[in-house]
Amino acid sequence: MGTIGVLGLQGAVEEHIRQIEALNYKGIVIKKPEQLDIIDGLILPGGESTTMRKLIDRYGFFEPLKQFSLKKKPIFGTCAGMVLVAKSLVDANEFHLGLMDISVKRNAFGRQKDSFETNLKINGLENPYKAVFIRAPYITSATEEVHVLATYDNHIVAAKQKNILVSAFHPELTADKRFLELFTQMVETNMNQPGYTC
Ligand SMILES: NC(=O)CC[C@H](N)C(=O)O
Repeated sequence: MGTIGVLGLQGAVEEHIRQIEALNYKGIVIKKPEQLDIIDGLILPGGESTTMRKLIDRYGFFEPLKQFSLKKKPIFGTCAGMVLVAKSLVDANEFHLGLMDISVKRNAFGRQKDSFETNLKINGLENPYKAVFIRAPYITSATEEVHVLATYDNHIVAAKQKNILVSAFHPELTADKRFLELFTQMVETNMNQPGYTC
């Protein structure tokens, strides 16, 4: 059984922990960089990306998070977490962690659709998935290495590149655990690599 951490600086942390545990993984809230050494996968939750970035710097998480990704450990960025991993941000000069070859627009769905639910077709899931969007970003462009998993209104809202999975929506707010399972499968596959050490 693997251990999945949720970056616990700000945002929707406990909801993720409950879902992780419902899938029989150990879930821990990550408050210190050293804790990254004892987990097999990491979730960057929804919240406010600018605030989260400030706290990442304040608590010395910036380099350790980059190292975590360099070790090819799976990372799942939801909503603000997707903003944090992007290599480029529309309407901003600087990106944050720059781990994934995507360009992301923050609060992209505008006022009318500030928050909404919709049934999405997601690659790899057989039946539609009810996705909850809250002041959500979307991906405006991605390189060929990025696999698009879902679109809404012609915009990319879920994608994967190597060890990084992102969603513009909040899987922790629905009872349907299938999207999180896409992530636990990545964690499982990585743990089964020969010579894997946490
Ligand atoms: N629900 C969310 O995580 C919103 C993300 C937020 N709009 C941001 O850009 O950080």
